[in-house]
Amino acid sequence: MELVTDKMLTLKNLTMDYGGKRVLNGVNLEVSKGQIIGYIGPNGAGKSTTVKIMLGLIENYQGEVEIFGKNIAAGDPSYKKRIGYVPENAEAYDNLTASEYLLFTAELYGMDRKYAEEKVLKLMTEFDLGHALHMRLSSFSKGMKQKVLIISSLLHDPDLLFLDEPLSGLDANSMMVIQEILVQLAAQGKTIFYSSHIMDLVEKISSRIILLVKGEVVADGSFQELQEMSEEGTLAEIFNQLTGFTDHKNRAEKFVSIVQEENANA
Ligand SMILES: Nc1ncnc2c1ncn2[C@@H]1O[C@H](COP(=O)(O)OP(=O)(O)OP(=O)(O)O)[C@@H](O)[C@H]1O
Repeated sequence: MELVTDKMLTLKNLTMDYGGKRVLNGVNLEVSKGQIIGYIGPNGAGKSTTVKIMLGLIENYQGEVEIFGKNIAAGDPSYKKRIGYVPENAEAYDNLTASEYLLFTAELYGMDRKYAEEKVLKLMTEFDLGHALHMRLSSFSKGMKQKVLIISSLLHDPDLLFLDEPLSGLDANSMMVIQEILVQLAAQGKTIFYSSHIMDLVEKISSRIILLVKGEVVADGSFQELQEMSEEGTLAEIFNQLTGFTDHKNRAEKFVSIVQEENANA
């Protein structure tokens, strides 16, 4: 029996160590249907690790992960059919054509082959990639590849979407289309977990922003709520402030001075 719940995602005291180093330190989180979560944090904060755990790609964590109201450690992988994922990169599939890659994904999600073929063609055409259906991904530009990854994450109309830097490499027009797609999907009750370093996009699109620093949640709220917690205006400025980063000028000066150092041994 399907559990009827508005809770799409719950993390309880999620903790993860890599070779004795703690990378997630007791993350607690509850995400409801229809939310767009902006999951942000400095490089190495643990964002991708969190997402990989939720996708079932990493198992040796501590704490609990519930997706669609069920603990994923219970061994029932059926939740994976209701989730979509745009990975940071998918170079492993470069030798496949777009069509082969997308139909392979469709098969993993248990989609009917004929229905999937038609849907792939329609979605590729909508992204102006109809002509590239049978080209190898290795010959695609970065933005073209990114569009294929976005299509692959949405082919099976998932209820929960994990996006890792989904707009990287996309031109301004394509970015607007994809942002609008995400907003429309959320309005229809889909839940989106959006991890990115592009702060103005996160600010614009997220209904809730979670800031992770050194494996711990240090801020969790709407953009307006985050603004109230800090003195600064834009999300990028709030990010700098909440991560205690105030010396970008000094760091840049030092870097430039090293670049320009004369060779004392010459
Ligand atoms: N397979 C691994 N083996 C060992 N350490 C790892 C592994 N994967 C990640 N880590 C470590 O875990 C920490 C968190 O990494 P993670 O990729 O989750 O960060 P992130 O917040 O996604 O960073 P970024 O913004 O740079 O993508 C880092 O210190 C990283 O070195």
